[in-house]
Amino acid sequence: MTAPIAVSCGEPAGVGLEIIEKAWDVLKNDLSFFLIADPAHLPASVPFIEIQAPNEAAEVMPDALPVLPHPFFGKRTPGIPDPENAEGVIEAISRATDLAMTGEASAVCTLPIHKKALKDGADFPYPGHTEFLAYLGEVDRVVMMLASDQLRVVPATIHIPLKDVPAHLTPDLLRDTIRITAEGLQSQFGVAAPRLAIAGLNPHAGEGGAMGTEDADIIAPVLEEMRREGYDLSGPMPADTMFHARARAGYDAAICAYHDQALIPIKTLDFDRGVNVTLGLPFIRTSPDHGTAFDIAGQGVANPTSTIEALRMAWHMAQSA
Ligand SMILES: NC(=O)C1=CN([C@@H]2O[C@H](COP(=O)(O)OP(=O)(O)OC[C@H]3O[C@@H](n4cnc5c(N)ncnc54)[C@H](O)[C@@H]3O)[C@@H](O)[C@H]2O)C=CC1
Ligand SMILES: NCC(=O)COP(=O)(O)O
Repeated sequence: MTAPIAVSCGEPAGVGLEIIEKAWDVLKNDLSFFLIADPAHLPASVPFIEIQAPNEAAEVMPDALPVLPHPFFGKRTPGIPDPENAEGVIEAISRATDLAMTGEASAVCTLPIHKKALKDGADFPYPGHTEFLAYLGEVDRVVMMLASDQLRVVPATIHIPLKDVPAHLTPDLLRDTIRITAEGLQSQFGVAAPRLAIAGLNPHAGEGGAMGTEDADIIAPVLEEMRREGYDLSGPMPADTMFHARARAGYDAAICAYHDQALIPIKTLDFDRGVNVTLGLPFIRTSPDHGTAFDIAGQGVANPTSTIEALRMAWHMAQSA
């Protein structure tokens, strides 16, 4: 039997606890998961049952949201993060990861964190889950992929300022990103022979050096080298013309130079159904593609579809592992 998915609660002031309740209601007869959270934070509307261990989740799931209790120091006020809760948010992610590493959970699904709230409240040194999970999973390099039925994108550089992107876009980073993406498509998405499109950094992919040199000097040589190793790679491609429908039919994932180059197309095409998946970890991790949405937290209007898709994807990957 597939072990349940461990869901970390994320920022209690965000929409995570609302959407996990809605996700539970949709998925309660299809798969099993448990939420690591402070029961005192759960909205009054949530029918939940506290469990003591992950293996109790499957039995509880059809009747109530299974919650593995994790006490926090602060209260929950929708829209207003309490710095006292920052430690608890981080610990919930670590606990979910530990359970996935021991096999008590089949996967980790993370609800959104507020990065600045964690930095302010707990001096969290990581810019996001992705980098923290790489540390917990003891791997040097992971890949962030955002995936939906319409598009899969990978930002090669992730949570760094735009001005630092050219210096971070090294041949080593590109090689690792291509390799991990291709392996992840094969092992986690069932794509036997992955076709990857690699975006250029500059307008028109540099246009022969007229608009920047990184495309020809850094990206193209890596692609040539890796094509000789058997990878199916196109590019460096002008990023402005690689996301329309006909272009998308030509590849299984687009590797982009930086965060917004990758995330703008997928969030424009499919904000509600995009899933954030980390490739290269020793366990499965998915997440909704959106953040804490403080502006609508507590109103009950947050759309749970991305979280539902994230849980379905994690379950499917766990069953095929
Ligand atoms: N996986 C994670 O932990 C992620 C965390 N974040 C963090 O979230 C915080 C807020 O980021 P923002 O850039 O404001 O992005 P956001 O995704 O929280 O919000 C952007 C806009 O989308 C709307 N929105 C978001 N989720 C929605 C949903 N489920 N249903 C309906 N509308 C929704 C919001 O109301 C807002 O108008 C930041 O600290 C960011 O770093 C952002 C993305 C992912
Ligand atoms: N924009 C995507 C994002 O910020 C999610 O990052 P992570 O917390 O999953 O690393």
